[in-house]
Amino acid sequence: MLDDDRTPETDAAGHDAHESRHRDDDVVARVLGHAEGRRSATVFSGDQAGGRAQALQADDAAATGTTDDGAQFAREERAGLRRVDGLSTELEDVTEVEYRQLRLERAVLIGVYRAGTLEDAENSLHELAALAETAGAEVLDGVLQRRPNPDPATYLGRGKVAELADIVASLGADTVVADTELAPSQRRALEDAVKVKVIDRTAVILDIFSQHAKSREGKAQVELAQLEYLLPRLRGWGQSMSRQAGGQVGSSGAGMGSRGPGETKIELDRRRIHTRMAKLRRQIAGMKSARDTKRQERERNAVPSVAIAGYTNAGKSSLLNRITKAGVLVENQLFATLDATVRRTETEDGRPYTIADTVGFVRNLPHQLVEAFRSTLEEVQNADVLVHVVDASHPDPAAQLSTVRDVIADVDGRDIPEIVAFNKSDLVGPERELELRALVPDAVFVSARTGARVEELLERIAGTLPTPEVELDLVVPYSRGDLVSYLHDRGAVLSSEHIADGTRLRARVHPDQLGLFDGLIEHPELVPGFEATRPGVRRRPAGTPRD
Ligand SMILES: Nc1nc2c(ncn2[C@@H]2O[C@H](COP(=O)(O)OP(=O)(O)OP(=O)(O)O)[C@@H](O)[C@H]2O)c(=O)[nH]1
Ligand SMILES: [Mg+2]
Repeated sequence: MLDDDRTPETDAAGHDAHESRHRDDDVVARVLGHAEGRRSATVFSGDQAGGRAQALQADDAAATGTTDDGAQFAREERAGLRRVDGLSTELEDVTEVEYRQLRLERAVLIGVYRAGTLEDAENSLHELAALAETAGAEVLDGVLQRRPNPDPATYLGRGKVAELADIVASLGADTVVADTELAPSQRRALEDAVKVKVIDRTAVILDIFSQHAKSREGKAQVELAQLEYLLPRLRGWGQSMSRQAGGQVGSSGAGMGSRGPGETKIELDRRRIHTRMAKLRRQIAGMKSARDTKRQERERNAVPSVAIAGYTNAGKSSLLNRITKAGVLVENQLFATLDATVRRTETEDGRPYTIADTVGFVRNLPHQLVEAFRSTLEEVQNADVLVHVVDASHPDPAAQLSTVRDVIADVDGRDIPEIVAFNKSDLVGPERELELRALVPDAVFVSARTGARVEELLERIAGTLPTPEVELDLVVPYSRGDLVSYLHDRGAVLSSEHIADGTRLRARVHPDQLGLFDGLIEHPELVPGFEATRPGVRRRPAGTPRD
């Protein structure tokens, strides 16, 4: 197996690596701490926590020591690692410094790119920096290596790993973040070499999601994704542990007394994780049906829906706030929004519709999260119109567009009418606008911040919305035969019967026609859009039928 690449001599004491292993423990503890904080996780609570600690300690013993201490590596090829500009941060005030000292990790980012993809890799690394900062880290540096493929053992090539160890040591970093999803064995091999905690893009995104999830459903989805991520990594610990159980007594204090439970304990943990995951899946399914009911209600009321989709930080929530004054959280952070917010609003001419804010997308969104957020993305899947928000000031809007369209296609949203809105137009000049127009000719340019051209977007939405029919019951007096024939001509009569007071009809009409039937509708309060046609609120002259 992947994890058995350590040779016995590497198990000799090496306290630095041991240290890093403890910090690694912190990450796992933090991931699970969120779950524990919710008092909902049974996986590692109570004596389980002890079990996990033992597992990690046993792993410590297995992992302590490395083939080299880093300084032994040759320093050739130093120029081969490419620094990415603009990734250093300046601490601004004391509170920030204190905060960071308390909690922030000091990270160096690493990535691998093939020939010809440097720019893309740099953008991706900048994005990883934003992700790491959102997760609460300070990014000290970022380096890229050109390689046809990542090294299967250590991600970066061997020589580069040595350079990385130097960089990490000289900057005083305590974390390395790889712009990929590392195999468990790669992560460990890297840790052994650089002697600080190594995490990957997936772990960072999962960490942000777990910090930001607010609703019960969102929390459950994130926890599920985290456990899925953890499971194969747990197996890694189990393997080194059971191997460790056979010998190495006294090699390092950490391993002592913690080797007993071995594979059995891991099996137990794994079973408990599976149980917990099954429970979460059931819970999520339950919450989904509650949401389905709500949506069906909206659909039955024939209120069409708009979903705002787009890359993370594109300004989706800002736009929703601008349109509906919803007061949705807006942050210059990635994944500020994890829960779908649905608001009701209406077109200029009084047609109601719902508009939903959704979770942002990002390149290489961990597949565990795509799966977990599939139900949240149903807002997208079931929308009548998609407003696809793209940050016009982003260095690579084309990549954002295609990432988001891929996810939309993934949730079967390909056939939904899409309005592309380039947001943050206040930040870009006319040249950029021309470029973007070439990319999407019929896009709208808006600024959620200044409100510029938001009206135009609203018009586009109004024009794209399906015009819903409203179903209603009404009794038309025999003196108004004209209305009955009007209904037959312009609406749809579902049933009719003659009663003492007149003709009782169940009919379907366009909301704009409702004004004609003022006073004749049974339970008008149940008819959506009826309010808009009442005197005083009415937007069209009374009784003007639409042609
Ligand atoms: N200059 C400018 N900044 C904007 C505009 N719209 C949004 N922003 C900023 O962009 C950042 C992200 O905005 P959000 O509305 O939170 O973006 P989002 O797409 O909802 O992001 P997530 O929920 O994290 O996926 C915030 O700092 C906003 O203030 C705009 O039109 N112009
Ligand atoms: Mg948002």
